[in-house]
Amino acid sequence: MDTINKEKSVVLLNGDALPNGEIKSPFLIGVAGGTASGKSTVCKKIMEQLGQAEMDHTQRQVVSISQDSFYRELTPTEKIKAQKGKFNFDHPDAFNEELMYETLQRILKGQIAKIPSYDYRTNSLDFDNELVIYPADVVLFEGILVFYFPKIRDLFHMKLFVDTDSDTRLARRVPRDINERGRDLDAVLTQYMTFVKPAFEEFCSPTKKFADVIIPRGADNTVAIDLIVHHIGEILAATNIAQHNTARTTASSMKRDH
Ligand SMILES: Nc1ncnc2c1ncn2[C@@H]1O[C@H](COP(=O)(O)OP(=O)(O)O)[C@@H](O)[C@H]1O
Ligand SMILES: O=c1ccn([C@@H]2O[C@H](COP(=O)(O)O)[C@@H](O)[C@H]2O)c(=O)[nH]1
Repeated sequence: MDTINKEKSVVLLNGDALPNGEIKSPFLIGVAGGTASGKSTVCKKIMEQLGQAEMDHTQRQVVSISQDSFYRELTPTEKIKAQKGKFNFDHPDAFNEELMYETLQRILKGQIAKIPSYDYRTNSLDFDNELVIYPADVVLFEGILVFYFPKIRDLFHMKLFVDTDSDTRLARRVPRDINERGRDLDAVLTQYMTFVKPAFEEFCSPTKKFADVIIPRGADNTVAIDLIVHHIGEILAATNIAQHNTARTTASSMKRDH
């Protein structure tokens, strides 16, 4: 069986459990909110404040994943529509719900998960740039519709909703899509008015009621982010104590058996 030595734990690739039979199951946090509300920026700030951002990704205790990695593959006809801003990427049907669920289940079982990155310029998954998600103590899963699917929503231990005013979101989305996602102004505005805004109102905004914590103003809300970081810090401290105790018990029973 393949094993990977991490500083704090041994991860079994083909099994679910640590040598002592324990499963390393992370605390799963869902981060929803409208497009350009600041979901990724909030996750980045949380990671930075917990000293995780600069760490090698194999050693991180906290990892962040985007729902965009679970867009479904488009048919050739849908691809042509997408290039013209005429495909609805904000509808739940645009996502591969099953794969999202299976991947989160895998992560919750403490197994390594491989997920593609998403290429917004080609509107497709990029399997050449796969992200390897190593078992962690806390996993942040962010996206516009992470609370939409009941089966997925039920997996979260904590649910955050980033609530940023829609004018601010549009003002941020336009330059981002032009500069980082290779779009032109006309296509961005057409897609926004045709799909993004109506889908936000129909599918994303109603999921705010499922949130445990609503973060008004997104990443500008340093007080809310500090409180969340403090809470995650307590979870990590408790996990470290539990892992330390398990390691001591395992070591002493191995010594005794020897
Ligand atoms: N508080 C903020 N102030 C200014 N710009 C911001 C802020 N939060 C996010 N942005 C910018 O807005 C854009 C969208 O933010 P991002 O975090 O990617 O949102 P989301 O993940 O919700 O789509 C990015 O270009 C980001 O740099
Ligand atoms: O090929 C694509 C895929 C997605 N989009 C848009 O992206 C946002 C979701 O990402 P955020 O980072 O939360 O903004 C969604 O509103 C889709 O419309 C896209 O334009 N093209």
